Amino acid sequence: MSEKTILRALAGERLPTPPIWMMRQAGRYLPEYRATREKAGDFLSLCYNPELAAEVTLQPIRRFGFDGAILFADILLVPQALGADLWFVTGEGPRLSTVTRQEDFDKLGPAADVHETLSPIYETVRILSRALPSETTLIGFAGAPWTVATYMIAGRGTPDQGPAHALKAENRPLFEALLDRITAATIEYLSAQVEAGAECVKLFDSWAGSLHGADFDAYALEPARRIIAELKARHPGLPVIAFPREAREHYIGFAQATGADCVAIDDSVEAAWAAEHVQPHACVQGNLASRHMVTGGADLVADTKRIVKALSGGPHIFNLGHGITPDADPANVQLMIDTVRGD
Ligand SMILES: Cc1c2[nH]c(c1CCC(=O)O)Cc1[nH]c(c(CCC(=O)O)c1C)Cc1[nH]c(c(CCC(=O)O)c1C)Cc1[nH]c(c(C)c1CCC(=O)O)C2
Repeated sequence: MSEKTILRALAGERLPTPPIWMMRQAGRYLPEYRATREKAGDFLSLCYNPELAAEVTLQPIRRFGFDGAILFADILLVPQALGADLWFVTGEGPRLSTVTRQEDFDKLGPAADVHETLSPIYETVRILSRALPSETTLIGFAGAPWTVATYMIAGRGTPDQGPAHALKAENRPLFEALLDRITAATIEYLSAQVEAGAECVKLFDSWAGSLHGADFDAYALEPARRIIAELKARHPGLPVIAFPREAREHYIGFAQATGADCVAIDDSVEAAWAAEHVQPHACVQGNLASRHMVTGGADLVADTKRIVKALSGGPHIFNLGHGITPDADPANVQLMIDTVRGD
């Protein structure tokens, strides 16, 4: 039996203590991350520097002994590998050249060519698969097509994904062609991560919650189903985690119809609801509100225990409902871990 508890939970095993990792576990709340980031220069230079990217991936493993290590990279490297310009404005977030017209789309490269730009990321994965403790699972990742498209169409993050919804309404063939290109590139990228040593992969659909009805099925569920089916055809037995954030009742459909082994849930649904409706079909991950990593105390302990208890009847990986924020206190992360592990 594998000593990697995350792989066991992903295979459907109910463990006495759920394995733990945290979204954005390598990040600005850690002084050692800030020091390495300083050394690398900007954020993208850190992503494309295999030694330093591996170093920041390992930092939270050394400090907290998480059961999973997530590759340090970003979902927006795929648009960059397709030919979009990408840069990060400090304190504001990402900026990209936009894709709103056919001529913008025509400038993008083919999916098969993304490896040229992304090969340093595969080197980071290879370094990590040698360096990680034997009990730690190496998690690869990519953004889901809808979420990546929202950044490519708007050229930045948007509160309501308005520009992407507008392109979908005004030029659906172009919108769908863009989603298809991202889908194909994502399969290439994740497949190469697995060949380099990633033991499972996670698909981040951070903006899935702004899709409704038939759009949710066509642009969140169906691309995930296609990506997962192709990855599993190329890599039989590969476990996949899907995170359609704020999917509400659609979390059930994700567990039933995409082939995902695990569905990550945000903190807007109840863990007890997920235990009843999602966990019978897939491992459940997530749910603790990220703000507890800032505020700590008795509320953190109570909510952590509530989630562990609610999901104790089936396969469960403990995690936050979304990424940890830069203002979090590492002491609260330790308190969460001690609470889950009962130390
Ligand atoms: C939407 C999205 C992005 N990136 C990602 C998502 C999906 C998950 C989510 O919803 O949070 C995913 C991501 N981004 C990063 C990781 C690394 C692995 C991890 O530790 O989780 C992962 C898995 C590093 C990062 N990606 C980013 C940072 C901060 C960069 C810095 O060091 O300045 C990190 C550690 C930058 C980033 N990257 C992105 C934005 C909007 C920003 C700016 C916002 C911010 O500053 O937090 C795009």
